[in-house]
Amino acid sequence: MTQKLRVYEYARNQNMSSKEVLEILKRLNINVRNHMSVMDPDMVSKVEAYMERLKQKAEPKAKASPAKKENDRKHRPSKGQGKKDGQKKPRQADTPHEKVVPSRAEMTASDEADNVPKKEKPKRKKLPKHSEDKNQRKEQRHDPQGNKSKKSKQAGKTHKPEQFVAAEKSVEKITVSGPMTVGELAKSLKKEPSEVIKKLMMLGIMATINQEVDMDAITLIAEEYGIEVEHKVEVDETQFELIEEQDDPALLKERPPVVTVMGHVDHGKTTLLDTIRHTNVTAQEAGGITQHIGAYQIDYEQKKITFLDTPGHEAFTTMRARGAQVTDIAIIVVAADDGVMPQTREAINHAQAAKVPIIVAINKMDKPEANPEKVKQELMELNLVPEEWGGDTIFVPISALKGEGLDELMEMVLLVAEMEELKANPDRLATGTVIEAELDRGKGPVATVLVQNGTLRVGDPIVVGNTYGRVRAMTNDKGRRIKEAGPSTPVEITGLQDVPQAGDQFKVFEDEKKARAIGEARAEKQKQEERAATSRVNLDELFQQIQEGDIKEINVILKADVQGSVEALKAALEKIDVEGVRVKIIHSAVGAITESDVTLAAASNAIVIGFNVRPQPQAKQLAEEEKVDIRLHRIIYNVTEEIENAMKGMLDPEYQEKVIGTVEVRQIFKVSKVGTIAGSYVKEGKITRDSMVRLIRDGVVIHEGKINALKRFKDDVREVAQGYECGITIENYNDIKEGDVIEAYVMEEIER
Ligand SMILES: Nc1nc2c(ncn2[C@@H]2O[C@H](COP(=O)(O)OP(=O)(O)OP(=O)(O)O)[C@@H](O)[C@H]2O)c(=O)[nH]1
Repeated sequence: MTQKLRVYEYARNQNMSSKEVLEILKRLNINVRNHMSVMDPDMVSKVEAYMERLKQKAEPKAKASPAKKENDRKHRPSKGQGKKDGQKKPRQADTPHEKVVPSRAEMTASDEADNVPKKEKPKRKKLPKHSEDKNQRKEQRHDPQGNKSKKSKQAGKTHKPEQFVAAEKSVEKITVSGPMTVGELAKSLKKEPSEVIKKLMMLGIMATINQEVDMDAITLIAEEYGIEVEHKVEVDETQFELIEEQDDPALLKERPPVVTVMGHVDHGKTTLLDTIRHTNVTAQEAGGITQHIGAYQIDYEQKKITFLDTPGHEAFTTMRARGAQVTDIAIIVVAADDGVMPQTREAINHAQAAKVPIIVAINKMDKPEANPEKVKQELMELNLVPEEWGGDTIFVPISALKGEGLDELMEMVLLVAEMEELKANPDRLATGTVIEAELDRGKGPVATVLVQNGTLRVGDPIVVGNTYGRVRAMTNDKGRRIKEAGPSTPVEITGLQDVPQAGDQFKVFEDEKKARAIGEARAEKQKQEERAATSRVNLDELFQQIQEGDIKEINVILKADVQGSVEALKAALEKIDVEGVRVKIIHSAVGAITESDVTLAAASNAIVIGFNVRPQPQAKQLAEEEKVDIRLHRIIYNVTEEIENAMKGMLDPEYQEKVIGTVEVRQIFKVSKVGTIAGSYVKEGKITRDSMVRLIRDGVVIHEGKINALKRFKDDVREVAQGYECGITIENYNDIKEGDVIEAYVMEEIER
């Protein structure tokens, strides 16, 4: 078998990044799709010729004498010698293994270099200016961000003295955002605390150095000194998730990718995560106790990869519903002997809705019945097309059980990470997200957090979700106490006042007082918000939201009893277009409406449509909590009509169904002439003689109709309440089974 050379492999051989090689190919007008594309020998030689040309262009810039250049050329083909020679040579690219063409900026600089020497020569005598020019160019050539970093360095230099001068001057104005202690006030006024205490006493305020004084007192004291007080309107730091702090690009450093593994039940997620974890434990760590903290980090070829170890696809549902995006890459595990299953689809939809790149791991390749081609075929229908069939999805065949193919999988993860250019600034106060949290009897609230930017340190004052504290201890995934954790590192922390929730975001503040104030303000706000209903997309308000321009697309999650209905509904809904606003089906499947559907809906601001299916009880409850709009129908036309009318602002149903009770069928009696009597128990609400009923089996509506008779013992009754047993017959329907659920509902007029 001939080995195909892919862009990323070539890049790696050349010690370049895939981006660089792609950039060169683009400049050579060679059309390749991406880093997975195969490079034929002709392409390789063109790229090499290009690099050679670049080097030659760059060469006259160096002060090498013609003799020396000749010397260099002779040596170039040999890698080993090239290195040795490098010491004697001027600093410039010499072998293809050095970074010759790191970026467009650099390439432009190098291209321009073509003209430079000719123009430059006559100018040689103007030394000062010339040398500056040259330095700048050099900087540009060797570091793509050279200009910027240089600027920022210079800025840094000039800034410091300025600040210093300001500190020496007496204070003319102070900025105050709230009460402060006498000590803090004295410090900001640049006065002795004793002096401030005396002045306060004269104002009739007895305060010690650590006591807080209010804004009025602060203003009076400042006035005494002739110092102006500026009341700072604080940026609402309580909503820190919404504040996007821009980092200076020069300060950004590469960070490890954060990977989530998803897939259908039993396809091997847990096995894969375990095998990765165990095969990548370094010798010195092997002795340590590996503890479960919901995430772990491995080292692979001198790079780190963080894996979220949360069950199912929580990282995408619960966390996204809380506004957190933690995953950089999703590995979708599909068993080669089973193929694409409902949860595979669901996982893909989750990853796509979150716009996270997907790598497919075809697992259980060791099994004789493994059929990877079938998996690829099935995934193609979901728009995940392997590279060899012209797509750009990475497929890696593996055996999680035997640990086969995992190296390639890790390599692909790093490759995607490289393409995504994941970066963070380690030199700032940390921010990130809670992965898991619980109350530990001994340690108090314990939270596993993922640091996403900055560095988290022991002792840091921190706000986490609606609670706060000071990081008392930090433990890494190997169970070791650590003092600091940089970007993409998962750590367990203690020291919080309360237990936060998975998906909560955290932020470190400069001082504990501020962290406390913000934490408390957030807790209070949450309480208020819980009282007021949150607004998710709601069909009744859809028109208004469209009018206000808030909505361009209506996200819909579609659940139906059979695949045929799913397809028909999808087609019908996608056809709807009301003044440019369209319906987007973000997930569709056969079966009851599950909790996961509701969380996805909450995270994506979607409406759930159930066609001949019902929500599971937990899903129903969650939908109420999360204010997710679930619409249940049994006629396709009604579904499209309802959505269309809502979009046009014409949603005006006169009646609305109201479920009044849920009844469980516990025993079946077949009586000739009467038919099937369902011996039932009212689990929730009540059932009335005149209510309509829906017969549900495994979450699917199998019949809808009227009650024929409702009895307690032998007597006909008008209604039966929760906790009581009864006998029910349904008009013209006998196929009732034990375990069925009867939903009783009435049609209610809607108040306008
Ligand atoms: N032959 C073979 N069996 C595997 C492989 N990977 C996993 N299994 C087996 O498949 C079964 C399910 O694997 P799990 O790792 O528990 O699957 P999962 O996707 O985590 O399942 P849930 O946690 O239930 O969602 C176990 O019996 C594994 O031993 C594999 O590569 N080859």
